Parts: sequence; structure tokens; C-alpha cells
Amino acid sequence: MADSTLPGSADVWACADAVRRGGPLVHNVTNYVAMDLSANALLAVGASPAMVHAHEEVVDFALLADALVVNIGTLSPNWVESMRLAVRAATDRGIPWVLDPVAAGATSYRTQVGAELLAHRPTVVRGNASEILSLAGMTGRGKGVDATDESGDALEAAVALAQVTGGVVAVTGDVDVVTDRRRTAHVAGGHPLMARVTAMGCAASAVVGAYAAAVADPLMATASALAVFGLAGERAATGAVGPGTLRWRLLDELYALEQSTVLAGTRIS
Ligand SMILES: Nc1ncnc2c1ncn2[C@@H]1O[C@H](COP(=O)(O)OP(=O)(O)O)[C@@H](O)[C@H]1O
Ligand SMILES: Cc1ncsc1CCOP(=O)(O)O
Ligand SMILES: [Mg+2]
Repeated sequence: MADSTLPGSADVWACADAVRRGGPLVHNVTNYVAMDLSANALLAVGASPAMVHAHEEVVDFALLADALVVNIGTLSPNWVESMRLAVRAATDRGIPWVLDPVAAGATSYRTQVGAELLAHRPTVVRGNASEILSLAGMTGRGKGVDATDESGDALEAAVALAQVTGGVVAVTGDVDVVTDRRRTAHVAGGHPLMARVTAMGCAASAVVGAYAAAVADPLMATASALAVFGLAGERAATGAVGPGTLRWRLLDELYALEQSTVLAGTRIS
């Protein structure tokens, strides 16, 4: 249902422009698989990435950053402690932080770590439908890091999680659903081939971090970041011969995205 407080295409462009002009420094405690694509996606949208997780420096780095992204993709106790330290520092400073609960529900360890981090009230949670359902204690049927549920079926779970965090929860998939309980945006776009490239969701979470640093309203920031990411993804898929070319074309499209393309291509309802 249309909601006049949801971002329109001009808002999405204003957010993209704010990221390009501001060039936020985004601190990532992320997984080994996602580091490269996330860092390149952040650079392509105009942000500065840093992947920093050693206990000895993670707090100092969080003090420099404009946003933090925490991703549990390749977690271990050592990494979880890095996440705790980084989240505490980011929270103390009041910078936005994003939680990507990769494969929550696949093992009890992941679900438990996801729940612990959730209790620290991330500004934004971004996951696929199976992860969001699992984190909310509902029956997500993920296949490892991949979703087997539809984003539209996780709206109730997203609202329940947003109730816990007081922030924004985004469920990506064929349509991205973004809610802060009061407002719910359905962001159309993207391409099914995007799910065939590993770390695509992680990179989307990283880009959400950049937008949350540059834009005060987390729902506006998240919906805009996902609109831009989806638009770049669908343009990248046009002419891609498979996942490999899509991956690199996505970076080119994120980098080259123009105002006219965003104004014509954004579909948020
Ligand atoms: N079937 C699809 N149609 C369009 N876009 C998709 C589809 N599946 C995933 N995407 C897009 O791919 C990106 C990653 O989302 P997703 O695959 O849900 O994350 P994850 O990799 O964490 O499972 C998002 O921008 C999302 O909109
Ligand atoms: C394959 C894999 N294994 C652990 S983390 C990871 C990457 C997951 O990336 P995404 O959630 O974006 O698909
Ligand atoms: Mg994921």
C-alpha cells in the first residue's frame, strides 16, 4: 500500500548523492567470503570500506568510522568477541550499525549469536527471508546461507524483530521488504541471477551501512540503499552471461548510476 512517508525516487537519488558527497567510512566485521565484494561495492557507491576485526584494534577503528556492519557469515568465538567489542564502541558513539545474520537458523550457534547481537539493538537488520524468520523464532527453512522462503512471508517476523530493536529490519529477495513497524516499504528491482552470486546479500548490507551513515532516517537510508542496489543489479543482469559477469557489472553499475536512471527506475510502494 502506498505511503506518502516512504521514499520516492527523488529521495533515493538524494540519498545516493549524499553517500557520494559524504564518502562515509564503513567499518566491517564481516566474513571471509564477503570481504572483497563488500569492499568493492562500498567503493563503487562512493564510500570507504575497511575490514577490521582484531581485538587489539577493533574498538579504535569503530571510533573512526561513520557506520559499522557486523556479519556473522564465518563466525567463531574469536570473531564473536570482535563483534561484541565493535558493537559496544559503535553504540557508545551513537553511530549506526547494521547486523547481517547470515544463515541464522542453520545451527543453534548462529541463531544464538544472532539473538545476542540483536539484543544490542542494531540500527538495521538485513537478511534473507529464512534468516529473518529464524531470528524471530519462526520456522525459517534456510538452506545454509541461502533462503528457501519468500521475502513477503517474513513481514510479520520483520515487524517482530523491529519491535525488539526499535530500528529497521529489511528482508531481501525478489521484492525487498523494509520496515520500522510504523512504515513498510516494498522495494522492487533486482534480478534472480543476483542470488547466484555469493556474498550479494552481504554486499547489500554493507551498502546499507554506507547509506545509514549518510542519511539520518534509517528507513529512508535502507530502502534507498536497497533500491539502488537492486537497480544496479537488474541493469547488470542485462547483458550478463552468468553470475561471473553479473558480479563485475554490478560494481560498474553502482559506480555509474545516474540521477535519470534512479528517477526512472525506482519502484518503492
Ligand atoms: N529473485 C530475485 N529477484 C530480484 N532480486 C533478487 C532476487 N533474489 C535476490 N535478489 C536481490 O539480491 C540481493 C541479495 O539478496 P538475497 O539473495 O536475499 O540475500 P542473501 O545473499 O543474503 O541471501 C538483494 O539486492 C535482492 O534484492
Ligand atoms: C557462502 C558463505 N558461507 C559463509 S558466509 C557465506 C557468504 C554468504 O553471502 P550471502 O549471504 O550474501 O549469500
Ligand atoms: Mg546473506
